[in-house]
Amino acid sequence: MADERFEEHLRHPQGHGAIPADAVHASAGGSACGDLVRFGLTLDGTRVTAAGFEADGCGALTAAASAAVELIDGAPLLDAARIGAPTIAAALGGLSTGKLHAADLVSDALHQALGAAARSGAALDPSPDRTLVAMSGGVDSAVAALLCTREPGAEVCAVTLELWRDPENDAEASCCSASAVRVARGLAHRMGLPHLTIDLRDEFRAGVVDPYLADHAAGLTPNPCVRCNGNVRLDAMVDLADRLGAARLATGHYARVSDGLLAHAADPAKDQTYMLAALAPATIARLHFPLGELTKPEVREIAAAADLPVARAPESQDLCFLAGTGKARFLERHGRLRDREGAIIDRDGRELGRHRGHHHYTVGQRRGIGLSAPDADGLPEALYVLGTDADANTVTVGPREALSTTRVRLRDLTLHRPPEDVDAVKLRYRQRPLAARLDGEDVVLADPMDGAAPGQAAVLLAGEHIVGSAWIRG
Ligand SMILES: Nc1ncnc2c1ncn2[C@@H]1O[C@H](COP(=O)(O)OP(=O)(O)OP(=O)(O)O)[C@@H](O)[C@H]1O
Repeated sequence: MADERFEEHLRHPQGHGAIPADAVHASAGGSACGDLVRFGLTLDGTRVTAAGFEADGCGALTAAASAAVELIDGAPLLDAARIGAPTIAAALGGLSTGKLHAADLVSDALHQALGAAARSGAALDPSPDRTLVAMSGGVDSAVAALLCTREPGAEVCAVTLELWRDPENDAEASCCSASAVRVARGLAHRMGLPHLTIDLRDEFRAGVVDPYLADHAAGLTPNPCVRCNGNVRLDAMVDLADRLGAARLATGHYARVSDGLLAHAADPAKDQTYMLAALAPATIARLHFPLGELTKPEVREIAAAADLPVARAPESQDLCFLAGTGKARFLERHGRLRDREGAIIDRDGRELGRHRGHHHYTVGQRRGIGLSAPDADGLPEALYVLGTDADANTVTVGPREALSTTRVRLRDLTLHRPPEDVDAVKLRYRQRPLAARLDGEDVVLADPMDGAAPGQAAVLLAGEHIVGSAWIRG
């Protein structure tokens, strides 16, 4: 027999069909699971002033949404952001495992509505002790959040961005499964933190995925993570931090800040400054990297000691939006970049073989060419991609020595220190710094390297500091 609180919410649902006219709203669920809830609320800057919902599905969905309306009506924004599925279920006298799904969906919609309302209308008094922490649902950001909570006097609030949803390749995005957003929210609530969800899918598509597709079409080797960190997600979260009166934005990146610049993380194997190099100094000034002095095993130990369920979560390997799908399939589905046969040529333009589309090849690549050429002694010599031409759809190959260069041309150079301070460069994410100097818009390497791929970021260093960034020119 259902608890009488459940029955009461079912009989007299609070806010049912009463989404305020000026409300910010969000939906969760959909055709895949048969339950759909739309939640709307208004905010007066710091407090929820009204809330309502529409539900299409089982009775538990209506009861859960009604309980959520009752819980948040009039509540301060950050208190409302502490309400998750367990609180909603408790307000209904407990829910069976089957019905918990309803509380999860309501919580998904509620937190997105809270995030959207906060983004456009929150105005909390600034506090030097308040930190907004960016939680992805992974172990690094969970430990970053935990370390923030351990600072004396700290007030911590968490945010998760929804960046991408693709029914084909993201099983997690099914409305019936635990998505990364839900995992992050569960972790935040477990630590007693308010949590907001921000739907940043349009900005991510426009600022990261579209340029990634366009770069491939133009024959470049893009690095979407540099764009994402530099122009999309951190900027959005710093804006939210302003709205929430938070002095800092903490993330789980392995990086440090010193003298107002990014500096290498203590763990060179995990250093992520390359991905952050396009950040503006004003953004860097707001960032806090609790993991900057730690190694990954130390982070996992902290997570295990605190019994965080993500302590042993696997490392993310791929670009987030490629998870579960191949790059070729992604380029075809989202960028209409289909296989298109063309010529593999040598440096003199002689055709050596055929390829299946220039966009499958990257400067420096050896595998997948399927050709070798005889060397001076007539022995087969491996061939490397020297360049691609998107217009002619050709791939130029040659021996490894032909890749060797000491001068790399850059574009869109941004520097935060005088050019003569630059003493090294990184031309790929997992590359050790190469001794170098700037010469106008070119970088000149002290020792030759094998081919820099046009489209990748060039990160300019002065000692351990990141002093600028640019794109490698085609
Ligand atoms: N969707 C997201 N929402 C909020 N913050 C995010 C999101 N994705 C990444 N971040 C932040 O950026 C940091 C670095 O992201 P990255 O994608 O490199 O993840 P990671 O190193 O695997 O970290 P984690 O273990 O926290 O997932 C994260 O630790 C987190 O603070």
